[in-house]
Amino acid sequence: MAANNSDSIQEELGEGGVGVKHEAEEEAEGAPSSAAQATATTMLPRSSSRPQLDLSGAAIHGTLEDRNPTILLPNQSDDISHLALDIGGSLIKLVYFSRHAELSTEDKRKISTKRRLGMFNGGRRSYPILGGRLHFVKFETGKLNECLDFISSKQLLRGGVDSPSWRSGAQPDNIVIKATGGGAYKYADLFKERLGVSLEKEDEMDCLVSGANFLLKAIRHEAFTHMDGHKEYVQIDQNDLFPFLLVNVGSGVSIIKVDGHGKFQRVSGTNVGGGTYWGLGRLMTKCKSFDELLELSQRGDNSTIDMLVGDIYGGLDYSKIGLSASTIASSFGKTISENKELSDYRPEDISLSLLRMISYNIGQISYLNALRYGLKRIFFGGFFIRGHAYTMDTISFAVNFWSKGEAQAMFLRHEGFLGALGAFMSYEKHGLDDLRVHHLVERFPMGAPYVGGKIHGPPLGDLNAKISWMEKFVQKGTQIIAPVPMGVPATTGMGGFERPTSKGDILRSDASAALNVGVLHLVPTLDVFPLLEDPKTYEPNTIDLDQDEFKYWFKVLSDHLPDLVDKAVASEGGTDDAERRGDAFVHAFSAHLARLMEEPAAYGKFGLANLLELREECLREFQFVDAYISIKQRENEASLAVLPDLLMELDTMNEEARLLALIEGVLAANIFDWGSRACVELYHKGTIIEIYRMSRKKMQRPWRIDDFDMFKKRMLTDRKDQPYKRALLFVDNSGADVVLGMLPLARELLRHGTEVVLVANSLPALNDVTANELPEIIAEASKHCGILRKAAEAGGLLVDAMAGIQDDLKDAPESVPLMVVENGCGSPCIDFRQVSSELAAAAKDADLLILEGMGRALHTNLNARFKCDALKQLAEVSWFICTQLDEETCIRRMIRPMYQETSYHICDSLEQDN
Ligand SMILES: CC(C)(COP(=O)(O)O)[C@@H](O)C(=O)NCCC(=O)O
Ligand SMILES: [Mn+2]
Repeated sequence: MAANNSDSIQEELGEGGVGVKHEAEEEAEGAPSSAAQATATTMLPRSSSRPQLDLSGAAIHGTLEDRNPTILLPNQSDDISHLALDIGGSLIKLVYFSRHAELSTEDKRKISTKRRLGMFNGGRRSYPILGGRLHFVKFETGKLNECLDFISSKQLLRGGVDSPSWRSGAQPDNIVIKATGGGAYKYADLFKERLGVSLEKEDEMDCLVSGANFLLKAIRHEAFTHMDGHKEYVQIDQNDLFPFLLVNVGSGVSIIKVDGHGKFQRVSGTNVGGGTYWGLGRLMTKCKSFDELLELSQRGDNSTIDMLVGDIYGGLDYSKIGLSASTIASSFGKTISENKELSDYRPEDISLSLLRMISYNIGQISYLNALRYGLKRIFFGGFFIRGHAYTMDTISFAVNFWSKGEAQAMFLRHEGFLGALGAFMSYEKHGLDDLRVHHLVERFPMGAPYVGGKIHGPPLGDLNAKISWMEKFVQKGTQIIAPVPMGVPATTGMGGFERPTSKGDILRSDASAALNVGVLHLVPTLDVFPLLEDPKTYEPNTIDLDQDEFKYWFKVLSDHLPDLVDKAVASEGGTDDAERRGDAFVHAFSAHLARLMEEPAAYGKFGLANLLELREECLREFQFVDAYISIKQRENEASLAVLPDLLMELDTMNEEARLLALIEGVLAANIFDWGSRACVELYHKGTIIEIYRMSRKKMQRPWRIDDFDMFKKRMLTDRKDQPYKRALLFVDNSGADVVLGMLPLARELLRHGTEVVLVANSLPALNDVTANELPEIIAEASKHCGILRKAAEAGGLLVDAMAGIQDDLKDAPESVPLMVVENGCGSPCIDFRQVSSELAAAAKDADLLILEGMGRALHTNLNARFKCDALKQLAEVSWFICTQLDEETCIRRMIRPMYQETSYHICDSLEQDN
């Protein structure tokens, strides 16, 4: 216990095509499973999959009364924009927005809690932002028909299945969609003819700039540098963003000086761009697609084609001007002196030589323009780059070399979608003006992160299609089980550009059509936790998930998979359908792991918190609603049965002994963690209660870090009457953890006049108790305890759990309330930059935080500093760190080998005693 104080899936649709990225297919349209339906009322927008279930459910079965527009759809109107296009010479980029299903799910407890927290505003719309998801999809312009089919199959012109215009039966005839790029002119008639819609043209430069500005403002890890094969995300300071140079490399290249929102000037450009590479490449190599050409370059050797300094200087460097022998003196220069035909050269070498020539040229021209305007930062976007390591390294090298390190080349994860995003932003009512970083959660559904076997087929329409695709993928694709290790970066010579350092045998997924772009979930109900001491410097992850660290977690998570999938399948009744979904889940999650193993930065800056959440999201993607449901229920029942005895025992103690016993109890009960192998092995050795008792015996002081005396003084001496006004208890697991650990502690705080807010997960994660499950548990516990009963009544919990909403609070009994709020997460960890608005509201009056568990207090938030007292507790290491914590000592002790070791240690010693 520690404290601080303030103190797809890319499918190739046709031969060799660039294909379409089907992360858009994330919206499962299939009917929810029975378990999914049963819990549909507990769903929240944070998850990618829950709202999907709600989405179809709402349209088909839902009623408007079930919904709560106050929270989720404040700006809803019939003319909401949801689709914008950028139709370029080579590719069509689509950005579309699908709204979240509203909370048919908004349950009465939440309304009641919100009232108490002063959040209920009588139905007025309080959130300016529309909740939903922003999808990024692209098609080859040559396959325009596929794009048109996609738009109509997804009902994008109707705003999706729950669109108001659809409900009201509006026809698409008078629908106008925003479009930019030359194709907006060229194909306007075709759109009208095929879809009956008009394209409203938006200026391309305007769109590029507003798209880039949006991304740099709204997405935390959008920009990155790429040098010598190494990718590093750059945190952009909003107050120091302008001016910058934006270089958009599409078919041609535009160079734009950006001075602010809507303030820019196209200062230059070059006609030697992506179209040049593809065009020349196609003529010279007979490649059928851009990606094929790019893939070819991976195996190329440009020295057979390019004239190097050494070729001119007889193998020597031209050191006087800083050029090494291997520096390219003249691209394609070697071919003039050789009596060879085109067919005598390897297509691989031609492709690499071309790519290098064009990338380098773009880098150099960009640098010259940056120099012209005194700009230090150059952002490169456009589909030419497509996350391709060699291209980025070449551009970076040119910028770095010519500017002597003064200017920096940066790349954007959504590089290809700047124009489409800008067109989207040009709708008057897109509702995203007030968007903040904390409103966006990026998800990587199955289709987004990787490509593999050349699977052909129709767009994925529903869950079944997704699973079938996964099955086909497993048969054909090998990449997901055979990750490609990163190449060892080589050195570049003395200022000259030599061999590319970052090219492997296989074209990385990010280098092909899929990119590393997930689906952006806009969740207007997320907020920054107001008690963070310094949100700007806050980093949730305790350790960096670098390659080594990732290897460790790869094994932990892979080892856990068989057991997890067994539970998941059982939780859905063990049917054939559940088995099939289970297999698909395993393959999909393994594919994510393999992708990350290959490149830990593939999905942006990805920490352990993201990784653990990805597993939960992946389960939800295959409609596993709550894999641990029966374990949770069994443990809750067993623990509730012994609660009365525990409370009686505690009540015989004096205050001081009781406080210690309570804290020991919290530490002891936190051993019930189904995510830890050591803990799970232990569960086979005894009953829940036996293990709890043993564990309690082990929790004798002194703890590894022990600030109990400080806490005791605060509670029992310094502030005897009301030590704290409001405590937020971040609960962790189910069963003993919450019933025998946290609830008795909550009871003690209530006794001292402290309001208690139990903060629990919004969505299931392993065996973590959720906010929706808590009222019932509390109701059960209240049968044996007057303090809990009165407080729960005052907090509106009992009435909710037993009889429905308590509408009139005037009659509520005078008592310190016990409340429940959801944290906005569906993971074992918590990122305090993105919590539910309900929790943020509850935090305003809180002066004590108690965080427990590995996920919330160790993997994340070990280093977090808050504006009030905060206890962090971990059973695995029996910690109790109170106010004046020596953070440095604590952090050094808490690195990974350490907690693994302690976790085993405590389990071993419990077993020996058994
Ligand atoms: C997944 C978890 C973070 C959940 O822990 P909790 O927050 O419930 O304490 C934890 O079980 C964990 O880190 N497990 C993997 C390491 C291990 O096997 O011990
Ligand atoms: Mn847990």
